[in-house]
Amino acid sequence: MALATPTTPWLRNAVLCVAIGIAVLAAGQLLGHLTAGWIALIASVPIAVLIGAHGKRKQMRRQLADRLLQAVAPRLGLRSLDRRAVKLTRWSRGWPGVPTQVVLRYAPGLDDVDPQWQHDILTTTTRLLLERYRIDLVDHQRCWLRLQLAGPVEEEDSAPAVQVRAERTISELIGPTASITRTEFVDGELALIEGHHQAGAKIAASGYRARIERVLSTMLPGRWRAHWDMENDGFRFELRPSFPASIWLPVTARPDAEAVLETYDSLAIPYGVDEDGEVMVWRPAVDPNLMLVGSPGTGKTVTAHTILTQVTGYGWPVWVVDGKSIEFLGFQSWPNVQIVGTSIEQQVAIIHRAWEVMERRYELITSGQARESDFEPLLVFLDEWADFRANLMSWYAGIKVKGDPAKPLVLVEAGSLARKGRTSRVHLVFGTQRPDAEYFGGDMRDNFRMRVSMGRLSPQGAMMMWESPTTGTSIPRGCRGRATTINDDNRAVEVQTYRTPDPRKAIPGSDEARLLNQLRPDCVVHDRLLIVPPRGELDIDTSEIDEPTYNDYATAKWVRATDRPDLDPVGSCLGDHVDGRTLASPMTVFGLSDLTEGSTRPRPQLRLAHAGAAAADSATRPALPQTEEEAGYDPFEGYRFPTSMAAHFLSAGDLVLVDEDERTWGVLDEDPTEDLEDEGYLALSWRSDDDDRGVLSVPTDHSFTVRRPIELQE
Ligand SMILES: Nc1ncnc2c1ncn2[C@@H]1O[C@H](COP(=O)(O)OP(=O)(O)OP(=O)(O)O)[C@@H](O)[C@H]1O
Repeated sequence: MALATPTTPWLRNAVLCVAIGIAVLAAGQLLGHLTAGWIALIASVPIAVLIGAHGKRKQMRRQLADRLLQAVAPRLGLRSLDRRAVKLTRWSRGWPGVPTQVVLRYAPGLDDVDPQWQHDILTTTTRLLLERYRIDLVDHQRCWLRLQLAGPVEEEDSAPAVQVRAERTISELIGPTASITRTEFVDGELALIEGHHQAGAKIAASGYRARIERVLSTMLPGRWRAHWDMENDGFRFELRPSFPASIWLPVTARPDAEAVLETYDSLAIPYGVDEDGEVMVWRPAVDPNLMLVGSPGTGKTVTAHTILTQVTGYGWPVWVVDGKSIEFLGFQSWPNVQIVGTSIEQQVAIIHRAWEVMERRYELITSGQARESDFEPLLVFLDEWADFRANLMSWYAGIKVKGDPAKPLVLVEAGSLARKGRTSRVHLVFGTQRPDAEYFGGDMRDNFRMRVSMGRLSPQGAMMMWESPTTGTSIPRGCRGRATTINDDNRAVEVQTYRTPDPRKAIPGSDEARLLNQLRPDCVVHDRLLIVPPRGELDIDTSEIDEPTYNDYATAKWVRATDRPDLDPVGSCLGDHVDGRTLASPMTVFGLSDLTEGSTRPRPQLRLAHAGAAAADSATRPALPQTEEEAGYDPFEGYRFPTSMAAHFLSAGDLVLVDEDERTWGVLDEDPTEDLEDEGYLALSWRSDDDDRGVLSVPTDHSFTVRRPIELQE
């Protein structure tokens, strides 16, 4: 639709006016009235200026009305552009002035009470006339509406760039019917966008809704989430709340440890909170096994301790296979922890005995002597499985005798526990450093439906854990205890896991020690147990000692700790007189120190001069910025060497140098998306190790320094 250009006679009229003045002057000269002629000419000039200005202003006002007509015509339902449909009246003074009243005629049949329609008309008028209007009157019968000037669009009212970007993105994604009704800023940051739409059919597809959420998160700074009001065609996008750096395990009312069978079915063990503070729980009766995956230092052991301290309070016996041998030492004397296996021999025995318990319980069911509800639950921690497995294989190679299977039986037994544990109420908490095809292949995946991946995952690991190459791949590594897990809606969510102190490390009298005292169950229902190491037997034929076999270790005898204090590791810690530092020094380890067993020789003092120099040195040395080692992790671990790469080759999970000057690296939390605001540009949403985040909009061929994640099976 186009409008015919109106004639603009103001210039012609002005020239005509001066021409008349000149003609009057000429006539006055001929007729001898020269003075009158001059007066007429002089008077004609300001009159010409007035005529010209008036005409020019009228032309400008008409052009403005035409532009408004063209902009609102589709919303007014006009088939052709008709100047009578838009009337700008009651102009304020000025050049060309402001119409204080706008009258618009619309086609009959339009839904003129639709707030969206009215909002669109107002928005378009405000955009064109650069003033704010309000609807003064809608004449439904004669199909016209009147807008009144509501005041100028003040500078602070104009939407900040991020809001404009958000509006464009939303209208691009949802369609032209999307209209924003409310925005909210927190500390200068856009935090909430609310509105409605008429694209119900499009939005009904959950995949499309997920895409909108993803693209919005890429286009706007911060991580966004969407809430859809499907009934009323409404939407709310909000910035995801941030997590606290650390949350100590809350102390709750002490459960009744004697009522272990009664509480079994409803038991829910809290282990962290999501971004809304919603508590995440593990329900062993529903999901019998829990899998904890995370590289070193991500908080896997602390989460295992969180589980342990709580289940023991409910009277569950706990057995621990501690693949690293030192992670659960502090819990050796914790009430209801029956055994902590720190050597490979003990660990093999624990898994075998747990398997025996399970098998025995199956027999009791089949013989009709017991029902599932009679079984006291048993929780077995298989921590640092990869370490355990490696130790096991090398130990087994040395101990295996003729007739033993190629692989240690304990591996099969552990798999069997994962599969069949539920019925016999033998549960597993399985901890390992990275997801592995071994635990996720076949039906194993179903045996570990309850999973927590601690810290950042590689895209390949994310695929294994969460069947999505992006879930959990941008967890900031500076945030210990941050994890991904499944919530009650079966959705993978980011959580901050609870922090539980390690009794071995808690300093007496500290807050951590006090918290442990509050968490410590006051009812010991299960005695501590010890494994009696098998002894070699004398072979009468050869007169040689036959070393114990794999089977001897797996079936070694168990006794109560009180019956064999000589074997009990609890209480047999360092003597008072020899400090740990001396015992741990390489000189002692290599047998080069004077320290003999039971010696009271103190640790040698540093020579004074040396000590003084060291003190002076540390006093004058400026504090170094925190190095990567001090930060507790290598920021590039798990990533390849840096390469240069164009933006359009990047993908989610890549570690990108997002700020060359500040040397800021950020991991892409989504694949680059076409920037809906700038054609030919890509939007890159990144998140750093300190949980800083941002969006970069760059040409598709913009080059970045990139480290790609190392694939798992290399
Ligand atoms: N939930 C948490 N909140 C805050 N800090 C935590 C949390 N969990 C762990 N940390 C911190 O991270 C450190 C390492 O945690 P943890 O020992 O559990 O890691 P890990 O994954 O088991 O590593 P490793 O395999 O090396 O033992 C802890 O000493 C603690 O300082």
